Amino acid sequence: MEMAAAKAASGLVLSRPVTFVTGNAKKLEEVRAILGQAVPFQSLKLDLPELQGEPEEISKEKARLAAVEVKGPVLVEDTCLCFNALKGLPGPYMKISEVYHFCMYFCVMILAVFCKWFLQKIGHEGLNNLLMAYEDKSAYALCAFSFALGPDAEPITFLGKTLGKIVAARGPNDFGWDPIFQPEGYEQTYAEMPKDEKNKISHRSRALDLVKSHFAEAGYIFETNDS
Ligand SMILES: O=P(O)(O)OP(=O)(O)OP(=O)(O)OC[C@H]1O[C@@H](n2cnc3c(O)ncnc32)[C@H](O)[C@@H]1O
Ligand SMILES: [Mg+2]
Repeated sequence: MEMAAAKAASGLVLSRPVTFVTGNAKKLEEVRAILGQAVPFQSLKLDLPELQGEPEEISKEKARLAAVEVKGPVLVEDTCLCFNALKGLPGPYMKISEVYHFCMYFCVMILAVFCKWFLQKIGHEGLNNLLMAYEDKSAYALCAFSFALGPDAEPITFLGKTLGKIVAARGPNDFGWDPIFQPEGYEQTYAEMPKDEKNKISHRSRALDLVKSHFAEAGYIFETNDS
């Protein structure tokens, strides 16, 4: 069998490396550290519009838009910080306290969708204040990676979740809400942890473990100029 045919028989041949599209340099840093050589990728700084919906849907839609821009295989990611205290929707007959609860729930749904904007506007203290009325400070970080082979392919999504709680800000303030998120079983916030420690247990690394498994199973072959 010819070399090219042999390669094609063992896995899907991609004419170029995956493009990881993000406008966030810190995210890119972590993705590089976690993926290593497991998935050959290049990065492209592009601020993609994020449509309203569940993180999985936002991420899928970002992948569709990115694949059209890049005209090739793309990987994108959407992350959100979710507060458990504000999860349950009130039933149809709301009491006064439930009206408050509903308003808070509404605020946090907006927060999840416009997290970047919200964080810029109200800061870490503001995010803490949102939970002031609740005893339950538990939260989780949810990460949704989506991979699309190209503009005509349906993206595949990989989710990663890390449980924790919201605390007063501690640690360096160089990546989003890291200073106010303390993962379960740890005394440090994400921001206080050494980077490689965060990268072992983070929402991002859990989602990327699934991405790595997918690439290992699919056996994609990346064509290079010399192949
Ligand atoms: O271009 P993209 O990849 O979308 O980059 P972004 O900065 O818009 O990222 P998201 O929409 O996924 O994230 C929304 C917010 O959450 C923040 N964020 C994402 N991952 C984080 C992490 O691991 N730790 C702390 N903050 C994070 C990020 O800085 C934004 O303020
Ligand atoms: Mg974004």
